[in-house]
Amino acid sequence: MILSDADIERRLREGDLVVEPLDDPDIQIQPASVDLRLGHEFLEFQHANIPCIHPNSEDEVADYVEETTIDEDGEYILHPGDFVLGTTHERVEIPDDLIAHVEGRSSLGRLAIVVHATAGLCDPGYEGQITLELSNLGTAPVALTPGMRISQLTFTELKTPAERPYGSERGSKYQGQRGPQASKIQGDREFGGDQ
Ligand SMILES: Nc1ccn([C@H]2C[C@H](O)[C@@H](COP(=O)(O)OP(=O)(O)OP(=O)(O)O)O2)c(=O)n1
Repeated sequence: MILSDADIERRLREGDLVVEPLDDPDIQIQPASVDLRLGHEFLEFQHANIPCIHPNSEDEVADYVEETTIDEDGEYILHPGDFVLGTTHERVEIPDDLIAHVEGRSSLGRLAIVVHATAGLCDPGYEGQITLELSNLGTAPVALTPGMRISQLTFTELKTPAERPYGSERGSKYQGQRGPQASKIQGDREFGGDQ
């Protein structure tokens, strides 16, 4: 079951679902989703310094990215073909009986802005800000301003709460993340391994 605005408001009131700061619920809470705003920090890949990323190697992907912070009234220009990691302004706490999906907003989609390249799932138990995989599939540069409503979260109720929610086990690499975080794929647990 997907939560409606009334369900979302009830879960927020009960306090096990957290989206904060929710400065203007009347605007942010949509019929079946919550709009999230763009934060100030961005992680850009340093194309010139990357020969090739090998996800299975020991190389830290974080070594290949550089953080840029945009001022309060500044803007980040996303050029056609660019890919950058951004963050939601809000942090979320997802209870053990919900999953959340990060979705784009239609108004930005119509400008060819995509907010998640592939990964759009927030696990039951996840706590933190959400890293956005921003790209521009269009032909014109688009100015993104921190604070703008960039994405929306929908919530789906699980049949039974997760037995091993995110954060309860080793390998929950992004639990508690603040700001955009580069891939930590080197921290993947191997089958039969003890990482
Ligand atoms: N666009 C997204 C999607 C997810 N997440 C957060 C919430 C998720 O609960 C967490 C982990 O996401 P995945 O399970 O998709 O990622 P991995 O499988 O790579 O990580 P892990 O091995 O830690 O499960 O990352 C995020 O910040 N930004």
